Amino acid sequence: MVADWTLKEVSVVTDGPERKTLLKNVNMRFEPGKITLLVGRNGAGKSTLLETLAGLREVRSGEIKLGETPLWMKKGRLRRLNAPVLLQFGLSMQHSESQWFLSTARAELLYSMKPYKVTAKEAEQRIERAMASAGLDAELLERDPWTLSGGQQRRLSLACLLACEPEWLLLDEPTAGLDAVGIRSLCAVLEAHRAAGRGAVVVTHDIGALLPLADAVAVVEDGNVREAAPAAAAHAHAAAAPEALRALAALRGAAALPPQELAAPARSGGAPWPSPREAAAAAAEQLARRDSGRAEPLAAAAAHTPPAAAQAAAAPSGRSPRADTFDPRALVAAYLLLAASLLAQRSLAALALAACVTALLLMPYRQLLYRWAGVIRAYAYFIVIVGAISGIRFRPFAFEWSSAEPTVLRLCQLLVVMLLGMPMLQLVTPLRLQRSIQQTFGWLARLHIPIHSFALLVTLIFRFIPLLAGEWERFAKLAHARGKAITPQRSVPVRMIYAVIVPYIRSIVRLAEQMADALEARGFGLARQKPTYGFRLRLGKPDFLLLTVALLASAIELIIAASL
Ligand SMILES: Nc1ncnc2c1ncn2[C@@H]1O[C@H](COP(=O)(O)OP(=O)(O)OP(=O)(O)O)[C@@H](O)[C@H]1O
Repeated sequence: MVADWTLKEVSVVTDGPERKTLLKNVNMRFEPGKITLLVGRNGAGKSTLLETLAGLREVRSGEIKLGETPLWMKKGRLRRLNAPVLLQFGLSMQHSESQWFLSTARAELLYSMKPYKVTAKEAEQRIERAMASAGLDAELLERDPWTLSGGQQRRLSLACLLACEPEWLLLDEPTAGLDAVGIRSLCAVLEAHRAAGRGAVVVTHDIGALLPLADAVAVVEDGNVREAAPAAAAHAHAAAAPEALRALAALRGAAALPPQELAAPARSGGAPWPSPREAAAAAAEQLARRDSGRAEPLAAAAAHTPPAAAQAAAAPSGRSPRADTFDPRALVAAYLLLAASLLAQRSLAALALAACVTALLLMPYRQLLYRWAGVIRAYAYFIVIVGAISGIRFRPFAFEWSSAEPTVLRLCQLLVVMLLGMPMLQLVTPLRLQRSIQQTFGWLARLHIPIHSFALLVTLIFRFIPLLAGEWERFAKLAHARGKAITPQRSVPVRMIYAVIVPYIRSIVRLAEQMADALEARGFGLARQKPTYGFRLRLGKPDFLLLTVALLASAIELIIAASL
């Protein structure tokens, strides 16, 4: 029998120093034999809730159970996902069309079924059924999934779920990119799933297509489930309105519509939002009045920024240092000064003192170091291991600190210099870096030195670092979801690294290609074109202050080096 999902007081926060709360004390029950829609504004927390159900986000507090079985288990200090629970659901994440690990659609389907250990014969039958249900031609089985159209890839990702025949389907925006026929096939799949007594939780903005099918609707707002009701009652909730109509409802709320429109025609028991015809008429009227200076409220209301998000955007961040505080040239100069004086230290004691001086300087930016904690820890282990090996003497077998010390000193110097450089990556935007290289060394272009290309290259490398990290995180999630890994999502299990690494590299190459196309379309690389600059960097007070402090710190560190 299919069990129900329950969430009791579930809270989820982000990793890192900010500890942003994404879900707050969510209580919810999803029943089998029902299709539940999760609706709400952009950024409300719908995907987070779905990923939490699937164990892709660790809960800070509360409990998730499928029937009587908890999703998370504790073994000493370790938390692990419960494998039998993982096998009972299939998750399709947002952008499921770019999740491919293997070179043919058939291999992808087999990969998805791997954790279910089905026989080869059974697998073939399941593939046939899943392809038919997803409305895909069997001819596509031997194709590289990346060469399928966007909609076909979406269907293939659905087929991958169906082939596993899970009891629960967790779908994030499943209609995105599907044509009308595709949406009908999806609805048929969902109906058949429900008819078999199984359950589905679907995140969607496509209320028009899925509301008629749904049994229940839960409205997610600000990381909480604000309302969960049978689908019939949801018609009265604005968050269950199609996105465009919600914008119009917001226009009404912001009094951006003429008075006669504000008095909405009585919709006894119906939805409080206007019909598409009304929406079009009101929008046309607003456009016609644009010249009379009343367009601004329309734009503001149509953007329909949630009040909290709007306030957050308007308020100065206060907590995170801004990336435009310093001129990149001042930052680089300060870095070079401090790095040189750290590298001048000749003993571990002197280095420790000099590092303390540098640490004082970095105090205001310490939160920028948290995200590198993993790398720093790994490097610290590396120092210990290499130090231990370099101090070993064999005849007689012993450990000699005097042999290990120079190696440990060099490696520690590199660590401190690295620590110094890490916050810089977040205190400089790629564009400001590019501009600073162009301003400082632009004159070299007259000597036919390709300085603009060099500046662009450096900028691209800077842009690519966060992209690489983000893409790795996405593949780690995919590997967990598809491979049913029981470890917390932050780490990719060793057995999956091989499966993840090749598609990850492929994905990065594709991103690089897209970036190159975008640059070409903007005219980069055209011979003898004079670049146009949007702004000019100038050294300001914060830069002079930074340079003075760096000079002082560097002088102190050099005195330490000379005296110890
Ligand atoms: N790792 C993270 N670090 C910081 N904030 C995060 C993280 N993951 C999600 N968020 C934030 O949590 C909020 C909820 O995100 P989520 O993707 O769940 O929204 P959603 O309701 O699915 O939105 P959409 O309809 O746009 O897909 C957003 O404000 C998002 O920026």
